[in-house]
Amino acid sequence: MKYISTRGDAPVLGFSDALLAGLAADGGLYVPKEWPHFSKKDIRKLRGKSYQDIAEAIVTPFVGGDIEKADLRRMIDEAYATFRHPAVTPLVQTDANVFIMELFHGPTLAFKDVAMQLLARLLDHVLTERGERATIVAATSGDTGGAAIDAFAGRDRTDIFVLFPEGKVSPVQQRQMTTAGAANAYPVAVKGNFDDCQNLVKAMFGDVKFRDKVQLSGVNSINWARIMAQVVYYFTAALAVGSPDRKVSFTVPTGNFGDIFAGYVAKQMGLPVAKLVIGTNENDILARTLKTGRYEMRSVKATTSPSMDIQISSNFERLLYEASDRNAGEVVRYMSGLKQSGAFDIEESTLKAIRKAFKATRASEAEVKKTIKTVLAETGYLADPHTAVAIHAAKRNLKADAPMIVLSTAHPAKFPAAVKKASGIDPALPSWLAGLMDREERFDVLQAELDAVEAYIGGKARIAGH
Ligand SMILES: Cc1ncc(COP(=O)(O)O)c(C=O)c1O
Ligand SMILES: N[C@@H](CCOP(=O)(O)O)C(=O)O
Repeated sequence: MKYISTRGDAPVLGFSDALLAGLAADGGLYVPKEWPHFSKKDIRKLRGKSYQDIAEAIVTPFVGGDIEKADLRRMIDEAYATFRHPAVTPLVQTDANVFIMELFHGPTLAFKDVAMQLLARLLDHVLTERGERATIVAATSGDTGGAAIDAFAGRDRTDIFVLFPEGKVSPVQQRQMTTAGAANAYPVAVKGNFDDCQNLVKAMFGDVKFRDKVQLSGVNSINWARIMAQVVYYFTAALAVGSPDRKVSFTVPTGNFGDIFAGYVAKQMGLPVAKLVIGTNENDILARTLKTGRYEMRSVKATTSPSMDIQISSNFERLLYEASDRNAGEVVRYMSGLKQSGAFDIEESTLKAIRKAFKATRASEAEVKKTIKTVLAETGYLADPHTAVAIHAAKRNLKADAPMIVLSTAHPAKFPAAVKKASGIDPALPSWLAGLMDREERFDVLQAELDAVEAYIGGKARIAGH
């Protein structure tokens, strides 16, 4: 499998090189040159198989011949052995046609673990085979950071630097990053918001001298392997409710658009998907874009679903590329509009293609709070605020002809204050995280300035070859 950039001006790479590159050299995002296709017959063959078997079947065509079959299977098995549920991403039925897919049974209680546990092993494997090292940077609004530090902690070939917005992540999220105690992990509080952190990461990739000097790699969802690993659970969930013989819809709490884009990839691969519903919090740039055709940034609001307090939704670029029939020139126009004026207007045909596959619904803070309370009262299910955004959106987009699968992206104990306020319940952390809030924190604080961040990373990264 070969990978091409959404901006059309970067080298075409194989899987391992795209994995190490993270962001493409032209600032675009890598996507596979073509989508592997699964016929209904192929999908039926996956029925009754384990999560790991399905992961192997879905991931193999994307990896191509780059990694030996036995090595890939070993890494899949090891990655999902870290999950505390035998089904890895179990479904809970809450209504006749509504299912919640719990993606939070991994080590850090968020859906990021699903991809990150595999990605860390893949990266380590490729670096070891090549005898190389990498410096990993990640921007986080709370969950990617903890998942990345857990997955890369103690790995000899990588140092990991995580930029999080100071004071804008939940206390549990912060401590998952700052108390890990791994010598190769550097959490950094940035004086700014998540978009500032993400812009810094992209700017470091754009600084060729720095990128090459530290052998930069990224593990945000700009990295194709993150999306690839997330495609798997769309297949497992759909199969569990009757796919491919009935269509299934999904509602996804959305920020950086990586998770829901993985659903779109599953559809492109042949999974019969009726609708993909984008759930947004009050940072509703995607809901406004689908309605008006204009992607327009506003200032970020702090909400009870802080991981989705995002304006620049990175993976929307991958969707624009697909929906424009892979027109890199159109994508470049959009992205320079965004850089210059914070906005762009989507071409009519591209918008039509987006609206065909997606719906979008916004949840206000009051609606999120009410959803947590009423879902608990009606079904006994305790949702975290991100999941509540999606449940609110799902309810408004239910159709009798397709079951709705709502993605639950975080455990309620990651956001205890908001959950308690809405439900009266103080959700407890699982036993393996007991004591988290009492552990000593270690992190540095930096201004949101490229020079300062590059100097910090350059001074700490172990960049000499092995
Ligand atoms: C708990 C949670 N839910 C939803 C999201 C949004 O996912 P995505 O950025 O892939 O759209 C995030 C962060 O990305 C998150 O941490
Ligand atoms: N919500 C995310 C933001 C980063 O998203 P990513 O999927 O691109 O890594 C977070 O929790 O950090």
